[in-house]
Amino acid sequence: MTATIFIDGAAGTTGLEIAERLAGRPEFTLVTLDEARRKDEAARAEALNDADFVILCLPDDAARDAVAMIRSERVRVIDASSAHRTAIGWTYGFPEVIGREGVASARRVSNPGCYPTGFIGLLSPLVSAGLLPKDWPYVCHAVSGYSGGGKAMIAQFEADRDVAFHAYGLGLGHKHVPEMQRHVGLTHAPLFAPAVVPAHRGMLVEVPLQLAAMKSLGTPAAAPDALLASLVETYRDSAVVQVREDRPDILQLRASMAPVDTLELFVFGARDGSQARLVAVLDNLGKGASGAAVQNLNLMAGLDETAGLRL
Ligand SMILES: NC(=O)C1=CN([C@@H]2O[C@H](COP(=O)(O)OP(=O)(O)OC[C@H]3O[C@@H](n4cnc5c(N)ncnc54)[C@H](OP(=O)(O)O)[C@@H]3O)[C@@H](O)[C@H]2O)C=CC1
Ligand SMILES: CC(=O)N[C@@H](CCC(=O)OP(=O)(O)O)C(=O)O
Repeated sequence: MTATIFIDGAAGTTGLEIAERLAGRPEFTLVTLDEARRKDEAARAEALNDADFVILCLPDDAARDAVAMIRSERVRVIDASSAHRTAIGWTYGFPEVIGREGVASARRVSNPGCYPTGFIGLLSPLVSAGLLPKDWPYVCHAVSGYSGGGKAMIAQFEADRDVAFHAYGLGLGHKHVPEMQRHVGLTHAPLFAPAVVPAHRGMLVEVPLQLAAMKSLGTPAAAPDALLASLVETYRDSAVVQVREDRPDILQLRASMAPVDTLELFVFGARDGSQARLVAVLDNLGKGASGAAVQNLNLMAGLDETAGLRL
């Protein structure tokens, strides 16, 4: 028996990439609304209530409206937007961090944001293990490809080829900060400094650590090798989250990056162990969005979590 999947927002950047990953999978039947009906409320309401699984690839307000339109108890939801990432009654769809069983049995799953996937993937296990403090004012720098901003930002970057670096979130209070704080369990909101570069996809998320300063203030601060060993152990069973034990001199984001659903984690450490740089490399449309949605769908449908993924 196949499960029916309705992608609301299927014509958008995330929706299209989910459909690509599901194409040719006999376990699922994809329900789509044609161009004329894809924003028609009655047509959407019918599709939202008839499907076994609904995947929301919509702006936040439209995602909230879509959830309110679902009357059937049977329908299970994966929301790619940031509307429900800290909402009560929603499971945070990061199976390697919250546990696969939690996602597999959930009726409402909120996909993590692309940047938080890197930040939480790096820090959550280390803070939980007591190797790094909960109450440190962490900083997160990140660069993303422009598809991270959806159709509008793709059009903007493709129209203006002269942008070399686009720093934003300068007013602080980026919408990803609450989920970054909540799902690592931090006392203080991290200071988040995102930027966009003229590459279609891909991202690099970094958490710099002043380990010697942490220690001098009496907080836990394990050595870089111990941080790496802990990440290796945490993600030992995952084909998606890959902890890299090498320390390359350079990490590049290539403008020609092919779609990929892995999350690669690195730990760089100063020779004397006084400082470290935790770095995550991922595809904002892979583990950052569409790949994560398909992984969560696989788990919720009782299938191999990696089916259809690009690993
Ligand atoms: N892009 C990324 O890397 C990531 C995106 N996300 C999140 O996923 C969601 C989708 O993002 P993304 O695909 O990038 O955005 P896009 O703008 O590329 O796509 C959104 C789609 O939703 C459609 N839409 C908007 N309002 C409605 C509505 N009321 N009813 C039906 N369809 C509607 C849009 O229609 P139209 O085509 O007419 O504009 C568009 O096709 C967002 O919440 C985003 O924040 C999450 C992680 C990463
Ligand atoms: C480059 C860019 O604009 N990125 C988006 C985040 C993309 C993402 O993770 O999506 P959500 O909006 O669903 O969290 C931003 O900073 O708002």
